[in-house]
Amino acid sequence: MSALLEIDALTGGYRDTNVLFGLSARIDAGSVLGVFGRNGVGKTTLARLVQGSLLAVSGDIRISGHSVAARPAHVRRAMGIGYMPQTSMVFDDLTVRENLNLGTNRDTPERYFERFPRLAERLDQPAGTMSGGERKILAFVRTMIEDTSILVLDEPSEGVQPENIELMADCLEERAAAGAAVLLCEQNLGFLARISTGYLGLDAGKVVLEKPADEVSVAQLRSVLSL
Ligand SMILES: Nc1ncnc2c1ncn2[C@@H]1O[C@H](COP(=O)(O)OP(=O)(O)OP(=O)(O)O)[C@@H](O)[C@H]1O
Repeated sequence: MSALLEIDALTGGYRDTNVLFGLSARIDAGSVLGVFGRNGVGKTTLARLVQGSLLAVSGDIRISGHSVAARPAHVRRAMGIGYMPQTSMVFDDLTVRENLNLGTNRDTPERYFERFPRLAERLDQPAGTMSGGERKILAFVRTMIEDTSILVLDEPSEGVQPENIELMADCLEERAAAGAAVLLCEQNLGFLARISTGYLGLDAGKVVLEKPADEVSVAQLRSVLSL
């Protein structure tokens, strides 16, 4: 059976500089693939190639068996790919409420206000006036509520305080349990270890570790970060 998201021998990067070389992975519905590695190994590039803001040089990306490697980002979005970028993840001039109501949502934001009450307090405030961590939470909740089945998140925990990272993990677990496939690019091993069902460790644009979560020790994860 085809996975919800399949990445097949993917090579790509920026103009004439390739960053990823022949990377393959699959994520089934209900699974969280934790992608990790040192700064500059290609995590963001992978997220952008899957989301469609970068186009692959070769290889394929399939959603439920349908190739999307040549398709633009808006088509991939319509086919179910949600994306939380590492930076520029909210519209600073729009209010929190306007940011949350963009696009097509599967869920109402109110469901998340108990966990993240700061959003409810700031609904009418421009997103650009919030702190970096608060904007991350806003972008995260927006990604959670969108009508998507594949979630691509690029360092969602960066700059977020530990108790809110725990709450993010709860939200992602719920979305996965409801059938989403999650591609989670992260440096925070504690966060990754909490929710990943499998790992993809990268170094210099290539896969150096690929294992189900129950077959990997923390020491093995750390060793990838010290390559
Ligand atoms: N716009 C760009 N143009 C050219 N090269 C880029 C561009 N963005 C990133 N790169 C290069 O691509 C490589 C991989 O970068 P990428 O951002 O994918 O790494 P990363 O694993 O996400 O790093 P980090 O953990 O620091 O976010 C780096 O060598 C980087 O310099």
